[in-house]
Amino acid sequence: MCYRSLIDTYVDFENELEKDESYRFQYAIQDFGSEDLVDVFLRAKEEGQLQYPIDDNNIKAVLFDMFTAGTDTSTSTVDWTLVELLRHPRVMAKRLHPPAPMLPRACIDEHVIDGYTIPAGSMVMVNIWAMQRDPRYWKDPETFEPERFENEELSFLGSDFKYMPFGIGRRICPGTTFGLAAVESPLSQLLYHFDWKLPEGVKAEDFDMIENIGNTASRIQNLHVVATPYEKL
Ligand code: HEM
Repeated sequence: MCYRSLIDTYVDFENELEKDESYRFQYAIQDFGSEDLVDVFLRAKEEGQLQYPIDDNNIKAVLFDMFTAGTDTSTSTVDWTLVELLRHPRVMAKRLHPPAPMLPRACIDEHVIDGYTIPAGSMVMVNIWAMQRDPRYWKDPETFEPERFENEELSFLGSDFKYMPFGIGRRICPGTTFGLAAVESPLSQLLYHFDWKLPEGVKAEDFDMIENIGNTASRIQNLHVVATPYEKL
């Protein structure tokens, strides 16, 4: 999602939230099944039962988080996987490109690591991009080779430090299940129904594999490929 449309969406949402709040309370059916996420937040705010009460700004911040963390992560994973598949037709899927390459953390107490003092209160960036390509823990780390996961018991849910595509600990991605579905479902549909070819004159080795610098490490170049439905082959 481009930044401009994200901001527009956010402003629209902010207007809606202010306009809609009383309406939502008056008319929302109170059983869980009919509530959406905003209803749940508004109810929690109204009931005031949370250990740390929330206000409209908290709600807006979390929803903004959901948009930013929940869109580019999935789309860029689908994009990276398609590109790797085009470069390596033999293989099917692997996360060589974590879409969220850095985990931000605040250091609560002072620590000394490898002779470096990390003062309490410092912001620390955990570079999972580098950890997931570290040759001390991965054989041929730069190679797109999904089979490596077949022979190793490896959790992607934050218990193996060398592989944390969804983060770790209490700030682990709350959208993991949704994110997996949002990647696996479109990817499998795209691969099942279409044969993917490069446009005339383009070679797989010419793909620009440079990543964006930002919260989400998407590919800088847009992907241009020719999709042919299998039933037409
Ligand atoms: C392939 C898909 C996705 C990947 C790889 C991914 C990865 C991540 C990572 C690495 C973090 C940081 C975790 C940490 O600091 O330990 C994160 C945080 C977060 N993700 Fe995801 N994510 C994905 C999809 C989603 C989706 C679909 C949503 C929501 C619908 C979502 C919502 C969030 C939120 C709200 C946070 C912040 C959590 C916090 O700070 O407490 N993510 N995600």
